[in-house]
Amino acid sequence: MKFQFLNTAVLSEEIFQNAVLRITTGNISKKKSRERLIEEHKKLEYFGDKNEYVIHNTCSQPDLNLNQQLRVSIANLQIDRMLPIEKFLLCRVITRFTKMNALLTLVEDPEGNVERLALYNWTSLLKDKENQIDCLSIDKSFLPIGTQLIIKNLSYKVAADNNTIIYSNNPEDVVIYDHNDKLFDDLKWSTDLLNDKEIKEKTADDFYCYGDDDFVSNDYTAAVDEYSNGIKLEPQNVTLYADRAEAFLRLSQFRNALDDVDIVLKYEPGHLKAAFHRGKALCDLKRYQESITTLQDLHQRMKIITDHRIAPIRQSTEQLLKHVKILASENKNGQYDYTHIINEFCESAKIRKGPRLDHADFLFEDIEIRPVEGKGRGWIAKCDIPENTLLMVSKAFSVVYSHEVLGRFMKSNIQNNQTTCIASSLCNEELITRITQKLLTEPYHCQEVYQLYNGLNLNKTDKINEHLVNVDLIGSIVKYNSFALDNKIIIENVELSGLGLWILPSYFNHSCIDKNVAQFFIGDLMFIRSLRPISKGEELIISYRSADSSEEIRLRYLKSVGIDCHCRLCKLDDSESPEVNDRRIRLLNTFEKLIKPRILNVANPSLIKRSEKIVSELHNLRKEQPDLEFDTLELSKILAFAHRKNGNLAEALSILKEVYNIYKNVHLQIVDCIIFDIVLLYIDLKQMEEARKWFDILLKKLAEPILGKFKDDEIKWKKDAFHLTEKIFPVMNSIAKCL
Ligand SMILES: C[S@@+](CC[C@H](N)C(=O)[O-])C[C@H]1O[C@@H](n2cnc3c(N)ncnc32)[C@H](O)[C@@H]1O
Repeated sequence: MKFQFLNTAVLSEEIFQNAVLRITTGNISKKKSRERLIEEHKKLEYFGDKNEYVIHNTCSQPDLNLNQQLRVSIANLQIDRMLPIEKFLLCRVITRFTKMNALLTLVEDPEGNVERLALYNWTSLLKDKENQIDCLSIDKSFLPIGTQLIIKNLSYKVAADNNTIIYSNNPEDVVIYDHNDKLFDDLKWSTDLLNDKEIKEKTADDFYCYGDDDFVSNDYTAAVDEYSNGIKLEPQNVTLYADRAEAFLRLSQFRNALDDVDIVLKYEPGHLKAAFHRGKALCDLKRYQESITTLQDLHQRMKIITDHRIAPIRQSTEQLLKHVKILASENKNGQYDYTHIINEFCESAKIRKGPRLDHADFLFEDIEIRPVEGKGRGWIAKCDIPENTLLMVSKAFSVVYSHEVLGRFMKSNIQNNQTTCIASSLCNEELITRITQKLLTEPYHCQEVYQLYNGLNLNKTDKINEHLVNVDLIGSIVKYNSFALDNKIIIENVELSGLGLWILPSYFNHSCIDKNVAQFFIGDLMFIRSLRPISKGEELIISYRSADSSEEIRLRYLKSVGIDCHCRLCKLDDSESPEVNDRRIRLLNTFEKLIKPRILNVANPSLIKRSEKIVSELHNLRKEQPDLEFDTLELSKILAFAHRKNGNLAEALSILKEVYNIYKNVHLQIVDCIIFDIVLLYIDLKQMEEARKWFDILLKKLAEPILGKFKDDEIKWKKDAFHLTEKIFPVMNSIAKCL
């Protein structure tokens, strides 16, 4: 199911801005060094709002009558306290202003403390240039670096990104200090006094040690900074490159790591660790054959070395080589060991961070992306494709699990729509953040991401700069292409839901009812298989929204992503009169509000009768196309439940089997639940032969989308299928014991 944006402009703007703040400042609340703050602020310039704004000129500055005794420094500011009215902060601008929802910059005080400053209510959108002669535009000349400011009535807060920030809401509280005033002439700014010599006295070795300290304390970003400082001083220091490569690997910056190890190997071809890291970087860049060659070569070289100290690297090389060979085979032949992957998933799901599985992508060679009339691009079959063929396995470009943003405890308690909305908007914000972060550190991914549909209707002349990270664009791409991650495998009673971006699966178009391929998730891996035989030239289509979700929700969603769907279901919906539609809505409301809450508790015969009448009338409203009538699916299931509760097992069975026969080819999740109920009913009726038959149907329904059809070894297939399904439906195990 594709993700649905919550669809309010304000919310999406907030999501966007929060995402940006978090990208630029990291998520950790700790006092940062001056250098780190400056570096983070520089990144903000990527994201600044590009509209033209004007600043209302604050010419009418009050007379300065400031007593030096009333000056406070940044270190004296107290969180969540307004500055007392008579006090003021003297500071100077040290970075360029960026326009977000406020004007943002960094300031320092004379003592050398640095903090972020947000100025609110300074701007308005530039609509009429000619009538705005009194105003300044925000550009490089706006309050340039070095401008001294006196700020009164400020407040000091912890912002959405968990880091501190100085806020000023009223432009009149900010005075641009004129140097001619001579008021603070005696004041010495500590950064002016900072002795450049002191910095220059540091050696590459010093930076190497600082880098190692950071590395050991798992602060790989800081380690990269320190090694880079060392490299500036000694551009041929192989050790610094080798260690920086390792830090890059830990940060998943594989291209940077590869660049560094290549430099090391150029100067020192026998550097074993660098060769090992080269194999690792190539593997992570999905260049499996090159990785295998590098590691095999390293392995050969190590055979003739007798020094026992290389034992750990020899062992790691052997392990990595074995792993890369598995990935290469997955990638080439689409051969995945599902049992192993599911076990890996279950293991990694236990750690706090959601599972990210280390497996290769696969693409069936006889499908391709081509233009599709009225839909942009889509996947097309280049040859006839049999049912249940594995077409694609795709690892998420980026994924966010709900519990990573909500906390596992809250996640397992999500029950109502409101908390689900909070989860989805937080996941959305976090996904934009993570993708942006990834593109900032690995800009070579921009091209594949920016080629995805963005809904922005850009002119040909508005060419997207593929070298610039554009968070607006990323937000739109996430809106149209992200998939809700519904891992059907349940671990410790927690369903792992979330949101992610998968590159190649993003080219599948949608149909509400006639999908011919379906996706299945294990962790962040998406598996896609054909649901039926597909002919050469046919488009491969998934369903962004399940056909049995309410018509209103389905249509609202399709509209939000600009899809004018012409599937059989949408055509039928369109052709029905408003009266028929109203009648259906009324019947469903009656059931939902008046019958369902009661019948689930007490299956009284009059409620059963009323439900039967509603089901029958709903059937009638679509009697010409019974296979497109989805409204009674849940109702029938509840009705069968009520009959079963009353001991009328035969009636319950008859209702469920009728539903199954109508919908068995439609691929809806609720159909699996119906089969499950049928198995239970046969067990209740002690008809074990039938129960086993239906259990096998369920096993196939659940396992085939991922394992494919069994080919030759039915016993092995069934064993794997059972292993898989007992993870999806833990109760399968206890049922199997009854059979
Ligand atoms: C995830 S993208 C699918 C790939 C897209 N067609 C492309 O060219 O990249 C989703 C967008 O494709 C288009 N699309 C998907 N299914 C469609 C359909 N059934 N009818 C019309 N447009 C569709 C819509 O513009 C939708 O927002």
